[in-house]
Amino acid sequence: MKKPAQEYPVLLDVQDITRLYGPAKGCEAIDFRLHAGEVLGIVGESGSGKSTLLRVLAGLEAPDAGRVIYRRSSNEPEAARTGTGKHESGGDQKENAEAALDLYAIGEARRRALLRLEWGLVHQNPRDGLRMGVSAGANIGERLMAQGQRHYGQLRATGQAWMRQVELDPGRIDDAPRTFSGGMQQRLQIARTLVTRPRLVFMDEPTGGLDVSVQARLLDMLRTLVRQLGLSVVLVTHDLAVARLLAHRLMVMRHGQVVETGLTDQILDDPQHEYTQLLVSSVLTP
Ligand SMILES: Nc1ncnc2c1ncn2[C@@H]1O[C@H](COP(=O)(O)OP(=O)(O)OP(=O)(O)O)[C@@H](O)[C@H]1O
Repeated sequence: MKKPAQEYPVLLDVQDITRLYGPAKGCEAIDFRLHAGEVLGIVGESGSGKSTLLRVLAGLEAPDAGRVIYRRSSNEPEAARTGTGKHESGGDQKENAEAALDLYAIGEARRRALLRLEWGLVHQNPRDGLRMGVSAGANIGERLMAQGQRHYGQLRATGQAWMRQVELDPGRIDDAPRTFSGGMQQRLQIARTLVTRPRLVFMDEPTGGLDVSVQARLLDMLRTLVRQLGLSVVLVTHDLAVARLLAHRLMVMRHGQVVETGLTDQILDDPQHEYTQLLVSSVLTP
């Protein structure tokens, strides 16, 4: 994937994050910046600390040390992004005006509100991201409602449009996700997450656990959406093919630490660190 211009503003400023459950278990001294419009892939074998880091970045688990600073673009009107014409946080103009938020210095309620209103999280297992008992349409509409949209007809129309966008039959808008296949559930989770045009999206193995052919289609769709919406994404994957297709830049983790970082093509075509070389060659030689 083509590299975005690094002059875009920094969206996430990750400063020396450590979260350890034991020696080399978790993540340690992680430091990087994510620019607006950039897809950063975090790769590494199972247990290298990718998911731990993602949980810390997404505000779900406090680090032992370090800071996560979320920088909102101050010149971006909220209504233009969401189409709601309303402020997301119930008219809290002061919060919207704040350009930089220290994720673990703000209270838990505000962290949760961020995740619900400005960020998105795509889980590997769609059941973790969907409400299985309510309809597909209600799943897509929920985040819009949290942003203040109330018009039933509009919510339904948006729901159907998004179902089309993720290649689901809009005629099934009233069906519960549990009646969908795994691949369809994942597409629904993606629609539910992206419908509010989040500024920042976290994805944890979004194509994991699916059949290869289903994976390929989903990956293609994700790539299109990322481009069309100009999403900023932190993507965790152990699958280098997924990383190659989606990520502009990669961070390679091993035993909780970053061993190599760089542009995706550079890392995959000319890995410098011994561990990355092993990781890349193990994909090429089954
Ligand atoms: N809540 C927890 N309590 C104790 N240890 C944990 C906890 N969460 C993760 N770990 C340990 O931290 C290490 C890193 O786990 P993590 O899930 O972040 O790795 P990962 O790279 O995402 O692996 P996978 O791809 O298998 O999910 C592992 O050794 C794991 O057992």
